[in-house]
Amino acid sequence: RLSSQDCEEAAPACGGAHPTPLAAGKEMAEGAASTEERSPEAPDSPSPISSFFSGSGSKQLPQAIIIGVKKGGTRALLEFLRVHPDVRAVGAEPHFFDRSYDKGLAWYRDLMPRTLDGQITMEKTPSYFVTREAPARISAMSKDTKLIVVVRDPVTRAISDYTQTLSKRPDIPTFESLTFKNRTTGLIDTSWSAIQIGIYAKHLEHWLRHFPIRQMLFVSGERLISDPAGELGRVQDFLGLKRIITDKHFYFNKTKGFPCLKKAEGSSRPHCLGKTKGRTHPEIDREVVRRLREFYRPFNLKFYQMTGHDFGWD
Ligand SMILES: Nc1ncnc2c1ncn2[C@@H]1O[C@H](COP(=O)(O)OS(=O)(=O)O)[C@@H](OP(=O)(O)O)[C@H]1O
Repeated sequence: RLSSQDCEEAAPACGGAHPTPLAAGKEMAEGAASTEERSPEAPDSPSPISSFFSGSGSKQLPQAIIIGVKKGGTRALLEFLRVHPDVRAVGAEPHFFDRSYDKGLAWYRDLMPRTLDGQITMEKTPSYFVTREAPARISAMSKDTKLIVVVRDPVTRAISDYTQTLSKRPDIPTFESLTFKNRTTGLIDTSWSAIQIGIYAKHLEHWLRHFPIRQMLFVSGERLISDPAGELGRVQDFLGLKRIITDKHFYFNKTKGFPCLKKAEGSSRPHCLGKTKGRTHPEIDREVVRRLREFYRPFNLKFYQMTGHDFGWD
């Protein structure tokens, strides 16, 4: 059974090989398993209400997957979606299509919660978006799978990614030194995964060889914070769900600095995401940030063009 622990703590799903070392190099700065930490908002033990129903229904392969991006706001989106009575989701990241594919679809299905007719099964594993094998593998499971990508300004995303690694390995080099192959010439190290993950247009090209764009939804990570109900409205429409999650479900928690749920799934209490979500980022040299913005600009414009959506990062 998958626990909500991260892979460093040996969750069963994380035991397999990592097939695509997408961004080799600077491994020390990547974190041993660049994945989500154990987080209280990813409960796998069913609530009393869902336990009552757990004998009924059956386990299904997911019809919709949040495939990325790392540090985009994927946990927030999944936790918000779980409020919907027609959505059932696995709490921990299964990492099936990148790390455990050899375990087979029956193993994968067994991780899923039971669902009743009309309910959608979902999971989120943000590394799928940058895994070369993932599009073909997901399409082989079902070419009708709906894919959701939460995207965020690639520069803040990179800093967020670095901040996560820094929290696990405080001795890594500075963000500034990892960014450049050669600081004097300003040549950016695109092999550093923190940088590479943000070249969204490149990754998207691989998905579009296997899925039509109408089967993909791009959620703005920024709007998920500034207007969670608005983004959730788009997601519910995309999934063919009744718009049940509305602004009435959210409140802005001033201490946390983020929107939180008035009532989480299977609970009557307010719920914010855990401490690992919404970390304070280190201050990064302005010139380095400027250079990174300049680097990402053409890729961002391409991405806006491909998705038909200006995310406003430039
Ligand atoms: N409501 C709410 N509460 C807390 N945090 C929120 C929320 N909505 C979006 N976010 C942003 O989510 C960022 C983490 O993204 P992910 O969950 O995709 O990270 S991970 O890849 O699964 O580790 C996290 O990044 P950091 O701020 O860098 O910690 C948050 O900015």
